[in-house]
Amino acid sequence: MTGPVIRAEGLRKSYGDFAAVDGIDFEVAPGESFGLLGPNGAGKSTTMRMIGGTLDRSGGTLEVLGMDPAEHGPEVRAHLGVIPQQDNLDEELRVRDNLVMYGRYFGLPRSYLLPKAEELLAFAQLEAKATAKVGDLSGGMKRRLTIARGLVNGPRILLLDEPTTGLDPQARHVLWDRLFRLKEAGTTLVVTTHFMDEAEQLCDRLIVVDRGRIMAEGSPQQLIREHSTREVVEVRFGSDRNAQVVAQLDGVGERNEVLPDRILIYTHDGEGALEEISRRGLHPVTSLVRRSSLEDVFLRLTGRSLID
Ligand SMILES: Nc1ncnc2c1ncn2[C@@H]1O[C@H](COP(=O)(O)OP(=O)(O)OP(=O)(O)O)[C@@H](O)[C@H]1O
Repeated sequence: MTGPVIRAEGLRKSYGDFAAVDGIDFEVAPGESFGLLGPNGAGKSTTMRMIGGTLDRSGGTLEVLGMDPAEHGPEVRAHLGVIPQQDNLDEELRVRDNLVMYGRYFGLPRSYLLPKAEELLAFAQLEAKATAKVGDLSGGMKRRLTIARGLVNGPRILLLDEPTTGLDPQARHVLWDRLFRLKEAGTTLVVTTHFMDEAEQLCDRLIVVDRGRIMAEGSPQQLIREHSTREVVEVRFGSDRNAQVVAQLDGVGERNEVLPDRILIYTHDGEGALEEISRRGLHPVTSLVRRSSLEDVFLRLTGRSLID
């Protein structure tokens, strides 16, 4: 297949008068790692469920591998791996049996499933836990098992809804590494996330969504280049002083944003901006220079932060 594996045009989902997904257009190419980045309630899970054929759309067109998931749910799902936001592993079963039993739901034969389960245990780095109870696994291990289970049917597209929410930093890195390997092996990944670092790590291209609409589209680097400066200086003057001091920072960078706890100064030269602040006789309690991120892009586009 050379065309897109997913194509949405004017895709919409309404609940009464409320549009959870409000007419969005996007395409996902084969082998691409595509992201939907947006805050809670942006409409990401709703979009994923329409792709997976478990939620009917209210309008627009949607094609997954050339088929309409609303009409060809089982055929579409045979080629998808779906990783929901919450792990829904079978706690009664051991680790390996979770893989084998899930494969049975797809009608896959034991002769395929037994070696496949071993391959997936190795992929998920869970060989040593093959006979452990699911309840005895750490959060990161459960998440890796859920992903391994979603791969049991050898899907062409893996849908991952908030894959690392609730995991500690080390467990997130292990998981990103596993997903990177899948991508290298040619699996198309569609990832929803409200973590800008996850979007930057995993996605070749992404749409920034807010309130059911697409605010911007591009690679993480393109989006940062188009909507932010190279560096950001974060200064704190104490929460009650930030709003007063900001007027004195006019012209230090290209623009400033005042957040409840700090001021962000957007500039191409962070160290130079810090020197200018000091020349103006201002002494922040803390200051740091960092590079711009997708969080800055989101703030620029919506005036709000990705994390509530
Ligand atoms: N069955 C429903 N009835 C009414 N409103 C709904 C329903 N399901 C979702 N919504 C609303 O649709 C909006 C989008 O929800 P969705 O779960 O897609 O957001 P999200 O971007 O995935 O965020 P999260 O990460 O919190 O799930 C939210 O405002 C949500 O409250």
